[in-house]
Amino acid sequence: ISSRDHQLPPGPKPRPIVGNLFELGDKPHRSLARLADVYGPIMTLRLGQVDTVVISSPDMAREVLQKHDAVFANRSIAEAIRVLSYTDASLIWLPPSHRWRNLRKICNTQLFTPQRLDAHQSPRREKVDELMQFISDSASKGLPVEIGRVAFTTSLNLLSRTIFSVDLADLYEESSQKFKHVVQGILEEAGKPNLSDYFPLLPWIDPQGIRRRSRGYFKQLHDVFDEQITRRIRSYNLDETKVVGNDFLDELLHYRVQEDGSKFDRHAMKSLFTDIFVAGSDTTSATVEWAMAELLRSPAAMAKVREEIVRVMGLGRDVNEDNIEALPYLQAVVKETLRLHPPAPLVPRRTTGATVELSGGYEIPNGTRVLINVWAIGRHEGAWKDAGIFSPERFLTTEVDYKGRDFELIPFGAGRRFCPGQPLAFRMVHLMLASLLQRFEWRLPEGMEAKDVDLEEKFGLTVVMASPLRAVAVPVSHDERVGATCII
Ligand code: HEM
Repeated sequence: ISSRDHQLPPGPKPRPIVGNLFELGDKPHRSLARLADVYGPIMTLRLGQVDTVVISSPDMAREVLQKHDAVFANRSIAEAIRVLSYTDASLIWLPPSHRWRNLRKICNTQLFTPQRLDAHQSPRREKVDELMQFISDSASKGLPVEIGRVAFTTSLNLLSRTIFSVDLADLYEESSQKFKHVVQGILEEAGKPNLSDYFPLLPWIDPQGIRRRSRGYFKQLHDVFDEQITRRIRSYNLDETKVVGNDFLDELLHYRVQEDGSKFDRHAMKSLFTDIFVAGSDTTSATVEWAMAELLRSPAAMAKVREEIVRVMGLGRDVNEDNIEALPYLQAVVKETLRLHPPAPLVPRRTTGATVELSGGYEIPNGTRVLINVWAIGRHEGAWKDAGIFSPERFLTTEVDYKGRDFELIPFGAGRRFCPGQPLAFRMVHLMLASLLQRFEWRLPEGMEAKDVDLEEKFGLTVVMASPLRAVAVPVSHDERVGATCII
């Protein structure tokens, strides 16, 4: 049955051939939010040749991600990443299947448990110390810091330390860092609007060359992973029970997925590592950059969050991941940042299994592309008072959290495809942010005022700041650090 025979939700009238493609503009999450004001919280757009259902309110999100979670649990796959059989083994892109469930199980039981994450706290703290050193060096030379750039490099290293116990990026030597360039390349290609995604006959032609370039980056990324895996297996020196790094790589090499005892194969491992770096690096660093931008625009919130960190931790003792729980205002700052600036504003899904009937009598056929507009939901006027205003205080008096249960705040998604990396992201974002705020006072470059911080967005696989945030760090003096006390 064609989708035309179903009672799809309403939407703007499509034009011949292109449909509603031009209505997306260069910031589709914003354009779609405006269209939702006209057509409602569930609407249909025809993007090129493909019907796409867009969800834009907390109530509708609950209906599709909770009530009909199983039906909405597939994803539509961007053509840019259909290379080197990556999507056949990827946790992010596999349809809900035995293989996908196995991958999630591995992540939830072997990688992202509190015990496993605790085990890698100190290598992560070392990487944050390096970041602090880099910022001190910039400060002593009077240079402003590009927050997003240094947070991205640090996020890559936080991840590579957790997975391989090695550094794959360098704060000081940008140009020699192949790994960073490759991850950035993938994020960039996958973030470009791709005609192949909207005209199902075009993928073969790859009109913009996106898949060709993307394949090159994937190949280089897989080479890096191959090298890490080979080196580790060699270091076991025939003793396969040996533990070398006590890291994710050891866990995976020792993990037996199949009931027949066969191991997690190399291709699956490379796909999972790709998932982790693609989904976990830019999202994390963008959150830190947006948080710093909002704080620099809001001196009262900046003063309050620094006061909390200094009061609780003192200045002489480093913040660790264990301390985050004792910093409620910092947590509120991060929640408010993710509400206003979710790094992945449009979560891609696809229906699977059967036609589903939703309230309002709409019928969504099997295989329909779906976008959850997480950005519009975070600013929904019915759910949030003064929705456009940055006010961390709102989270001091509510239990609303981003764990996928409160549908007005779903920057990590919800339902069975909820972000499995959320516990690690929580640690990385808070650790970086708390350390930046504890060690330095932050000012805007000469001649700039709070109101000049430009919150313009650049849309891609993740939404980042269009004008990268630059800020001047003023180290907190040694005397102040020694004089301060801590309460925990
Ligand atoms: C602030 C940081 C992050 C944000 C905002 C974020 C957001 C998201 C979102 C919105 C989804 C889609 C969820 C859905 O469909 O309901 C997702 C999926 C995913 N994320 Fe994250 N993420 C972050 C960090 C991470 C990290 C650090 C990792 C890994 C180390 C990670 C790994 C994944 C994976 C593997 C998936 C796919 C899960 C699946 O499809 O079953 N993410 N994330």
